[in-house]
Amino acid sequence: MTTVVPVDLGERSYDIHIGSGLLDRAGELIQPLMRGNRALVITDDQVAPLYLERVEKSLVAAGIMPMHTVLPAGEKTKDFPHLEALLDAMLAARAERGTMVVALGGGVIGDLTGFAASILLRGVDFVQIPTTLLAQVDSSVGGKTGINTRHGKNLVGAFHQPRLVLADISALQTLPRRQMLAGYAEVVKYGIIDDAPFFAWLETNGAAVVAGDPDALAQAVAVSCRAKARIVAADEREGGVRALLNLGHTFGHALEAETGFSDEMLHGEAVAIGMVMALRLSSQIGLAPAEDCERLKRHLDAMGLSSALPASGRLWEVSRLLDHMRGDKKVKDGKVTFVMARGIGQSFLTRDVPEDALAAMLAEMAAGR
Ligand SMILES: NC(=O)c1ccc[n+]([C@@H]2O[C@H](COP(=O)([O-])OP(=O)(O)OC[C@H]3O[C@@H](n4cnc5c(N)ncnc54)[C@H](O)[C@@H]3O)[C@@H](O)[C@H]2O)c1
Ligand SMILES: O=C(O)C(=O)C[C@@H](O)[C@H](O)[C@H](O)COP(=O)(O)O
Ligand SMILES: [Zn+2]
Repeated sequence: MTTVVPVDLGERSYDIHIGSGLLDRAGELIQPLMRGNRALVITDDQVAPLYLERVEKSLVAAGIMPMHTVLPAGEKTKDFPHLEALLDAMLAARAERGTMVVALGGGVIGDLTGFAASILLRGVDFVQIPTTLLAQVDSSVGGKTGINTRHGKNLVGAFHQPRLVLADISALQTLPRRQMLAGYAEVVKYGIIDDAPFFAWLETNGAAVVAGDPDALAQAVAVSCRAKARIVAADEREGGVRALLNLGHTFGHALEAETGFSDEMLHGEAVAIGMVMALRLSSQIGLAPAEDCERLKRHLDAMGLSSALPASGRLWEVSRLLDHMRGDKKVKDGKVTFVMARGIGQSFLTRDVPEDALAAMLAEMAAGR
């Protein structure tokens, strides 16, 4: 069974299809959106051997001529040199304004490819075929595209909505458990933002989701996509409420920057710890019950996602973390906007966070307390 979740954005509206076997139906589903007869499939060197041939075969069967570019897997690919290499490959392939760009892979391929599509020939259409849990529940939806720079995470990019999202949950069968768990952090995020019953559902069903149970997975992806579609439709360019989707990210992005955007800490792993930091700080400044932070930590730990900063091999410096946070895109008039919470399912935005409480919380986490 396929679930279709609409993203309601006026003339930029599109559908998210969620189900099994969608990779083989890519051509049939993309065909009605084509402005020409060619597609450029962009993927990475771990996804290509698994799924590229199937997707290209289905495009050909629908009368679409595919070409492809394969990039190295991993967060380090989301940078200026790879953006340039990708645009160069697209131009060498004689991309036209009617060429459909197809991002086949995780959030790295989706973010980089979407950004390239937004500036290629001043903007061409693209489709997201997310193959990680993280990309299926979050990055393929909403049109945030971009790359990391030496100044920080996602600091160069564009809002460029896909024309279609195809989330084939059977593709997750080959995803390593560590990546599944990293994506699961963004699933938990939707519960903490404004859906306490979903968080409770995850406490019971999270293990089945991460184990790849098709019913649990389809349910978790659909609930997550509906939540993201609702928030994005209300505030496409993050003038307000969309910043709630950044829960845990001001902290998480600082951790990713500090670990050099490397495998040492994956995006979702950083977000998991960042969400604990947000709830811990919320509780320490008297906004939320301490029990809600403990409940989040218990769930993350039970799932096998770390809720604490890794202790071995690295000294976490509070001043450096604060410095990264000052480069966040939600800074206004020099003050960071925080996503805090009054409890699980009750997040809100504020710039009113005492600096001493923030530094104290970071110092405690850095010391492993
Ligand atoms: N645009 C947004 O709204 C948004 C939202 C959340 C995260 N992000 C970004 O997404 C990125 C993280 O994405 P990610 O977690 O998908 O990482 P990723 O793209 O690096 O993929 C993780 C790893 O899994 C491999 N892989 C992908 N699909 C596979 C499959 N089906 N089977 C086996 N291996 C597979 C990839 O090759 C890669 O090695 C970060 O850069 C983050 O900032 C963006
Ligand atoms: O879609 C959004 O909005 C999000 O914030 C989703 C996040 O999970 C994602 O990591 C996003 O890329 C972070 O956005 P940024 O603007 O802080 O770079
Ligand atoms: Zn994220």
